[in-house]
Amino acid sequence: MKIVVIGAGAWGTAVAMTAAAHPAGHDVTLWARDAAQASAMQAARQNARYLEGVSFPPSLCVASGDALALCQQADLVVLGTPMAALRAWLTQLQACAAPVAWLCKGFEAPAPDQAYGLLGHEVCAQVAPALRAGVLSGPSFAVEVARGQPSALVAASSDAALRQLLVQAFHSSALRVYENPDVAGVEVGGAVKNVLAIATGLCDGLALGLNARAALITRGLAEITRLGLALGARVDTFMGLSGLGDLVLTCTGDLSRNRRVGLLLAQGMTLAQAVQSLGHVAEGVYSARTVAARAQALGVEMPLTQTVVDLLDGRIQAEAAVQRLMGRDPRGE
Ligand SMILES: NC(=O)c1ccc[n+]([C@@H]2O[C@H](COP(=O)([O-])OP(=O)(O)OC[C@H]3O[C@@H](n4cnc5c(N)ncnc54)[C@H](O)[C@@H]3O)[C@@H](O)[C@H]2O)c1
Ligand SMILES: O=P(O)(O)OC[C@H](O)CO
Repeated sequence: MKIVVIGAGAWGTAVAMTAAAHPAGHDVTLWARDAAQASAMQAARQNARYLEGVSFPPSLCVASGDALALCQQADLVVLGTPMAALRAWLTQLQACAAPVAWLCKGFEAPAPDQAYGLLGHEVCAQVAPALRAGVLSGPSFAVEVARGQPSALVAASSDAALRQLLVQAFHSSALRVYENPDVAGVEVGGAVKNVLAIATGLCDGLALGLNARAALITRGLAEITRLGLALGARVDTFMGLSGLGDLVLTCTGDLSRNRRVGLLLAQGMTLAQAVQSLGHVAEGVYSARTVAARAQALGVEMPLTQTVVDLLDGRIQAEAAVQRLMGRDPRGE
């Protein structure tokens, strides 16, 4: 299979490496927008900026320049950019016949005249409705996947043939790829867990304890599920890899950039300082407000998410946030 991966950050690179190492012998090109970065990666056979010390499989090719020309020759295009770049890429890729799967997890930032932003599949329905499209999600720190450590992902699309194509592209003895037709559920899980990982980082950074962390993750899953159901998702999806699985990984794993934002805020850094010190995208920072706005528009209660938004926007301090959450009226689980 001829596979083009657009975006050479940590995750795009790890996914391209996985496809290139696949026993089926896929022909894989990793496309970077920065020509100098592409040449450096091709020469060093590693992505020193985002995945230092992990060597590329010999067959992986790194390119820059005319991405559309490459995509026009592909059997599968994978978008490894942050959420903020998804709309522009999907708009361009309408010109290609190849199906497209994106890797980003988040809600788009709202347009100036909109109250909230959209999930990837909603963006795609707006700008490229005829495109065969899907999403690859699930609990997956890039460096572990790049090293070939055992991992499992979900290929979500309403197009069964595309789900199968994603399995053929990536499923191997190191990476299990499960299919799920519930794109909304998979995308809600992937987006909202980032917001809750910021909360859990804060909780742990403030040494609130293991009980608090377990409560946060569990009540966070309830928030994810409520929002997902209001957006037409299936409840089972939230018990799966892109729901509970990714929530647990991101909230508890110190490799998470979103969790690290929370830990850094707990140390007293401002949001701007925390984001700058990461050097990677932390989608929860950009999605939190839109998740809360979307929930409000749908009449869905998301007190943890709203508290993260108030903390990020500086409307509340950590101690008051804990008091607010612990002071809520009792209710049924
Ligand atoms: N890193 C992970 O472990 C991981 C795992 C699963 C999902 N994700 C998701 O994948 C997405 C990308 O994350 P990442 O970790 O690779 O980010 P990153 O910060 O490591 O890298 C982002 C990359 O995207 C590139 N980029 C930005 N705008 C672009 C554009 N318009 N066109 C082409 N390239 C562009 C940047 O140059 C950079 O190389 C995020 O939505 C993230 O939530 C990440
Ligand atoms: O590093 P994070 O917080 O963006 O999380 C990475 C992946 O989404 C985990 O599945």
